[in-house]
Amino acid sequence: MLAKPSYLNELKNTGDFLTLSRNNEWHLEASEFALENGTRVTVHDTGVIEFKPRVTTTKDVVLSSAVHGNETAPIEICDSLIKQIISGELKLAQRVLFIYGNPKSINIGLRFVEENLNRLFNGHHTVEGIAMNDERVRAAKLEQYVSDFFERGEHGSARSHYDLHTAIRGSKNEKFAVYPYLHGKPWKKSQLQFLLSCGVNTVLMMKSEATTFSYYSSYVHGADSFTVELGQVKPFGQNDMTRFEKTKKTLAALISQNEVEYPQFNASDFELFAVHRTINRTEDEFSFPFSDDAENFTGFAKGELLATDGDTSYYADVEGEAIIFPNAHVALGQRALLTVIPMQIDSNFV
Ligand SMILES: O=C(O)CCC(=O)N[C@@H](CCC(=O)O)C(=O)O
Ligand SMILES: [Zn+2]
Repeated sequence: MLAKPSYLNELKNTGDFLTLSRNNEWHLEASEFALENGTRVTVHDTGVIEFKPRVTTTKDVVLSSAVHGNETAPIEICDSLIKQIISGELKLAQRVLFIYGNPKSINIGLRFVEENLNRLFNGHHTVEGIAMNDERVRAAKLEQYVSDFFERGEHGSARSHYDLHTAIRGSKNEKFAVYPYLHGKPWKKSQLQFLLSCGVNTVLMMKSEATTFSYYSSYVHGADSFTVELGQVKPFGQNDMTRFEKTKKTLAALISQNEVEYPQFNASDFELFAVHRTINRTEDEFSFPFSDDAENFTGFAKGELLATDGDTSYYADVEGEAIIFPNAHVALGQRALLTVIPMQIDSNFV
């Protein structure tokens, strides 16, 4: 029989998978054990832990955080849920895979180490002529862990993936989700109800493919996937965790109940936006005319300057075109800004 890894006893006693992951930045020996309530716990790697209750399940849920290491509130939420599960306080009814995307970037308190992990999914980690680095290797492994997790699920299980983030800037709508491009498939009201229960009433509908983790699990695995922005980036210890209570409770209910009842769907509870366009940085000289504290969802009048990329100036071409994730410091070729415009619930919702 193979020797059990030395970390197991401490993990069973403390439930502190976060510290274990942070202490093993890129790799952790796999292992397995069972909780007293019968739930199987499988450590696949650093930052990747799976829980499978003894009962027959109907949902396979992926909860990821730390795809960007400085976005600490989602990490604290997942840390607390994992500890509750390992201590037996939260008894699972569904399979769940927790992922801390980039443990090394948590340790250095930065968005990424060499390269933005959330630009490397859906195969973009491995490109001929581009050297691999730790984040590229990690993105490839994370895709594989998610694939294996969904494949091992019960036939017909509902797949979901909530990739939890916080935004660099403040936001007029504090919490919002990005619904990845569905290639014409309808958006789901039941998912909006789940998000609302998390305290997220604002959803942005993407209209093109992406390299993000949520797009990957949506496109490749047909999961109900979202990037969920829960507030503004803060260092550990500075998050007001009361602002995440609804999210924590809703996630706990999702994985510990057979079926969760959400309040009836009401379109007026939501603010929906269609992504209008993506502006990439292509030149060293890239700037915004607005200040660093301009918030996400700030609207611009038609004709106002939005960004300058070298010799190219971008002007709002719709009244009220609003800015999301402006970041002039992204690598060349990457998204520096999204703009959105309000949209209504229409026939493309089921
Ligand atoms: O606030 C910012 O500028 C970025 C916050 C963040 O990390 N957002 C995600 C969104 C991913 C998506 O478009 O689904 C990202 O930029 O990776
Ligand atoms: Zn992020």
